[in-house]
Amino acid sequence: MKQPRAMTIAGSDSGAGAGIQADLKTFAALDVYGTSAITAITVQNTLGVRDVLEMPTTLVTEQIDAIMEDIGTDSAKTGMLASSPLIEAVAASVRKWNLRLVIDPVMRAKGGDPLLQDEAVSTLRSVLLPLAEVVTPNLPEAETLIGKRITSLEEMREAARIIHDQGPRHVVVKGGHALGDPIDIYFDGSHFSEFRAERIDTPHTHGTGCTFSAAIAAFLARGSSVYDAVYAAKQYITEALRHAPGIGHGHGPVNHFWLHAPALPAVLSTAVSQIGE
Ligand SMILES: Nc1ncnc2c1ncn2[C@@H]1O[C@H](COP(=O)(O)OP(=O)(O)O)[C@@H](O)[C@H]1O
Ligand SMILES: Cc1ncc(COP(=O)(O)OP(=O)(O)O)c(N)n1
Repeated sequence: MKQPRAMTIAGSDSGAGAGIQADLKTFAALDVYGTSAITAITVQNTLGVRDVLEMPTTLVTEQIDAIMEDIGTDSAKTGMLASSPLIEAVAASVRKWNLRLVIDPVMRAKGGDPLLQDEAVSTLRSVLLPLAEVVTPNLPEAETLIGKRITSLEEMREAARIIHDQGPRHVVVKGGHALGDPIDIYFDGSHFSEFRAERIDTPHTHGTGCTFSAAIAAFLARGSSVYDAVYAAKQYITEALRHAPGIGHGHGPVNHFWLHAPALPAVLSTAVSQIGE
């Protein structure tokens, strides 16, 4: 059977809790073959971002071309895009290869470090959003996209409607930054849905947005509808947070492989006994 494939176009996180590394782990955990086009290298750990090096636009274009000319993909997602020229280059590739795209409109890391230049927000809005199957802003990102504060579920719905008017076919306004149990608002252009989950009380929330959007791309690659992909991704991120391993001295990563944990000892003991034979 052909394995589903998904591509991440995003920044590298040396601490591996967010960015390309989180996306590839999510794809692997969901049995999807992951490929990557790196837009920037961040010097980062669970305490914050120390430095950023943007890739030349041609190198990003060439990475996507190399993947598509050989391996192909069933879906793609974007994360950190850093600047207007990188957004323009990625948009050209999305159009060239007709990629089925999930956009996580990454603007800042949890600690507040910028991952997108302020002047690039309008390029993101006008050039990339219209190419999206799904866009997944958190509350501060949704506020930036619509230019208004969001303080209630009703305002999250209004934000989803305004962002939908900017071009994406589906919008998920994520409620992780609000108080209480996180409620994500989904809008498909005519109907709203609410995806609710219990709030996991943990400091280890690094890379939640990357992981959530990568899971949506993975479920799309596996053939789910957009609604089902968002529903499944919500279950996946909730359990990944619940099983966070507590790595590092700050906001640690989630557990991308929580689905596999119970099976691991049995698989390993079988492998070890086979090696011994
Ligand atoms: N503490 C938490 N417990 C359960 N779900 C959470 C928690 N924090 C975030 N989420 C969920 O994780 C996903 C990513 O959300 P969010 O943290 O808002 O995005 P970002 O990482 O982009 O800031 C959303 O589905 C959100 O509801
Ligand atoms: C390289 C890189 N890309 C994206 C992010 C932001 O990830 P996100 O999932 O929004 O998680 P937090 O930054 O909120 O923990 C990042 N930090 N680095």
